[in-house]
Amino acid sequence: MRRGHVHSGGWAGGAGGAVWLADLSGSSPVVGSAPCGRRWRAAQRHGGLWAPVPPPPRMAMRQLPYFCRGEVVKGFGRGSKELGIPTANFSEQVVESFPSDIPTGIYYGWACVGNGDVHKMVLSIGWNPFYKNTKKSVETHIIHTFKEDFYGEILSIVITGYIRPEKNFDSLDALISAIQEDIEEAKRQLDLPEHLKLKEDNFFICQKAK
Ligand SMILES: Cc1cc2nc3c(=O)[nH]c(=O)nc-3n(C[C@H](O)[C@H](O)[C@H](O)COP(=O)(O)O)c2cc1C
Ligand SMILES: Nc1ncnc2c1ncn2[C@@H]1O[C@H](COP(=O)(O)OP(=O)(O)O)[C@@H](O)[C@H]1O
Repeated sequence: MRRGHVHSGGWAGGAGGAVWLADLSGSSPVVGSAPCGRRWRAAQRHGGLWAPVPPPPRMAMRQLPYFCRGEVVKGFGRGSKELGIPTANFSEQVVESFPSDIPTGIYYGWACVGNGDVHKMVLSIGWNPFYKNTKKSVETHIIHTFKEDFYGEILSIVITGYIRPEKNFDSLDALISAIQEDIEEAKRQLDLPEHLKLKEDNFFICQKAK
């Protein structure tokens, strides 16, 4: 897979509208966003029942879809070992570059490693209350089985929807179950045309052309 350089600032056409991409420095992250109105679901499938869910923070929805690109760095190594759900972490610089009006929480969207294929993903933004992290992290679980790790590669993501706030849990099993439900919810949502169209966004095509 190709490593490294990410193009500098400029406008990129996208299914969700024009997107400003800003190269934050040297080989690191390119981030950007395109505001796009979205109606929010009033209910969420939950263990076979339809349960009301709190409305998403309005700020989050105004910022979506949100495009972000940066290097994959090491985290605490818990994703694979403790949860069986690996999560690729962005560097501190990318995390700090996230707009403050994208609230912490659990999101879904599309992801691509290097110039590889685009896959569905779920994303956690925040402090992982279960683990009481002291630093904010942005972690992507790509819904795909990779043959090997991809630390140091460039991960490109577009966040298209919000699932829920971050929570604390009574047990590791409860956290794992919640993440598995998030994955199922993401798979369903991403098949909807409004999210599916972002899989083909120029943001990913540009990355492939490099
Ligand atoms: C879809 C998804 C949902 C998550 N939800 C929570 C959550 O509600 N509470 C929490 O403490 N951590 C949550 N996490 C974060 C995990 O705790 C974190 O990915 C794990 O600690 C691995 O971190 P590491 O990659 O730094 O080792 C979530 C992660 C994902 C991918
Ligand atoms: N489907 C996947 N989604 C995310 N990362 C994956 C996936 N498959 C393999 N990986 C690799 O696993 C790493 C994350 O594993 P994890 O145990 O959470 O470690 P860390 O805490 O260092 O992020 C990623 O950085 C990536 O290199």
